[in-house]
Amino acid sequence: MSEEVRAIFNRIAPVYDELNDKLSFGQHRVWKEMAVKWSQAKPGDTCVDLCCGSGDISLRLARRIGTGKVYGVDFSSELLAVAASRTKSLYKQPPVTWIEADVLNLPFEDNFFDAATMGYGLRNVGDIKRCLQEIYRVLKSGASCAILDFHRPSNPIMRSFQQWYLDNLVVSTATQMGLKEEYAYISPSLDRFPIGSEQVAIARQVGFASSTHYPIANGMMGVLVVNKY
Ligand SMILES: C/C(=C\Cc1cc(O)c2ccccc2c1O)CCC[C@H](C)CCC[C@H](C)CCCC(C)C
Ligand SMILES: C[S@@+](CC[C@H](N)C(=O)[O-])C[C@H]1O[C@@H](n2cnc3c(N)ncnc32)[C@H](O)[C@@H]1O
Repeated sequence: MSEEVRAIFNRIAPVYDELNDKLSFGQHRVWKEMAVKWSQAKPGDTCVDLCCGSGDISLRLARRIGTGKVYGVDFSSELLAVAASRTKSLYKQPPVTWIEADVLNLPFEDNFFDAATMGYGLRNVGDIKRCLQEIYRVLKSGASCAILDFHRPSNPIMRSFQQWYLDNLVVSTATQMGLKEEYAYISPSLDRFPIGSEQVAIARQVGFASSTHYPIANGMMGVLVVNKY
């Protein structure tokens, strides 16, 4: 499964940012900024953006922590290449260190990060509990991680709208770019993904004493905020 996911994101890398902007009318930037704020990252911190993709959230973290340190981790070499090329053209000194790795086996010591973020990654990693265990391991005591992702809304009208939107806007637009299969993956990934309360329960099992899920976008997505006491 994870190799299929890696291949999907390697294939969509050239148009990933463009399609996110087009398919969310630019709203994905707002949702990502919310995750950065809820991570409680502050100036001087050492942070990690997990499943960083093209680096949107990583760069937002870097702006927030100033002289601190940000690592962007992803296993898609193609999306990491997009992230690196963006920063090369914008900054003299790269504000983020890009690392190609599996978030289920992070190349960091225990208790290493002051804050962490994860945007639209948890649903794709293949082993949610293992991923949350790794996040718990690498966070310092008192640190938080904000995990932004879609899920199926509990409201039946919103759920129908979400499916209509995916079928008639997202997949149809992607089809015109030869990426029907890649974007058709989103719907079944939502069906498999736990809703907010279930995400909170898994986080508690892993050991996060504090775990809260904040629904956003009319319940079509949310931010799970976990804190390691
Ligand atoms: C940044 C966004 C999505 C990231 C994303 C996540 C995935 O799991 C993918 C899997 C396969 C291919 C692509 C992705 C992917 O891009 C959010 C914006 C883009 C979304 C595809 C748009 C979907 C929006 C909601 C279903 C409905 C929001 C409606 C609102 C009125 C904008
Ligand atoms: C939808 S993209 C999100 C990218 C970015 N966070 C954003 O908000 O735009 C999901 C990312 O998760 C990465 N990913 C999925 N499973 C992974 C894993 N096990 N280890 C590392 N990266 C993974 C994919 O390669 C992809 O870049």
